[in-house]
Amino acid sequence: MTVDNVFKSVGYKFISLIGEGSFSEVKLYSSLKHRCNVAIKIMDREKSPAYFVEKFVPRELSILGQVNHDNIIKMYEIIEMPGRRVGIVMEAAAKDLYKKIVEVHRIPECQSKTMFSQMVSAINYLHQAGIVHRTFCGTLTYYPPEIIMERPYDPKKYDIWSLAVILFCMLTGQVPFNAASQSRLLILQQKPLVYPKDVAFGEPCRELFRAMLQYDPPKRPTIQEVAEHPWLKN
Ligand SMILES: Nc1ncnc2c1ncn2[C@@H]1O[C@H](COP(=O)(O)OP(=O)(O)OP(=O)(O)O)[C@@H](O)[C@H]1O
Repeated sequence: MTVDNVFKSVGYKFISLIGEGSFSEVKLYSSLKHRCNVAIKIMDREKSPAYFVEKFVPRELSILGQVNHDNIIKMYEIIEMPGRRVGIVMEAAAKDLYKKIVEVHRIPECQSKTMFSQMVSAINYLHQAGIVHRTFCGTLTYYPPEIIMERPYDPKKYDIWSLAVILFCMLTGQVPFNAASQSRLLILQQKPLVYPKDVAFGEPCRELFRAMLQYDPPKRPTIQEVAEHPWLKN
């Protein structure tokens, strides 16, 4: 029985492929039961490395099962399938942020602020629950200096750095520090941030970036402090 037929037998009708992760694919299905479209992440335990199956997947499922926040995707059910495959049925997100930035190039400040507030609210909720995100993005240019240098790190301060990088990408369509080598990236991360000349940045926004992109992790604000920052309050 194909994966799509397994899901059809329990009420999910295939619509389209959304995307692929390292060891999984995510597809869009319609659901009468949930009266909406759902995203199902399909993982094949046979084809995935042991650390992923034994550590990452149970951890991701346990976290998704515990959390309940308006800005965090909800998990509806887990479907075990023949051949050690598993389907995680989730709320379908409207659009991948990365794809949106590629499409519109820059997200206007007002809209960026609304979206960033939602991310900060979700991360604030997770940090208070003792959960950290850590893997917002996969490439080197998103990593804080302590990760590039492979030093012991505070995962909450790692999240603060990554959030700032994402906000910069939303507002400018480019990463704040761009270098091909690790050593060059570390040099740039220690210098004042360079803003593109054709985007207007007010002082509250610049101050927020200065704080969140502090090279020294303890100097970065907590997520609660970010939530209360004047740029987000106005
Ligand atoms: N609930 C969802 N709604 C809409 N799109 C989703 C949903 N979950 C994942 N996606 C999209 O599907 C793609 C693959 O996601 P997936 O979670 O499998 O991998 P990933 O987190 O991108 O990478 P990795 O497996 O390396 O952690 C991504 O482009 C992601 O945006």
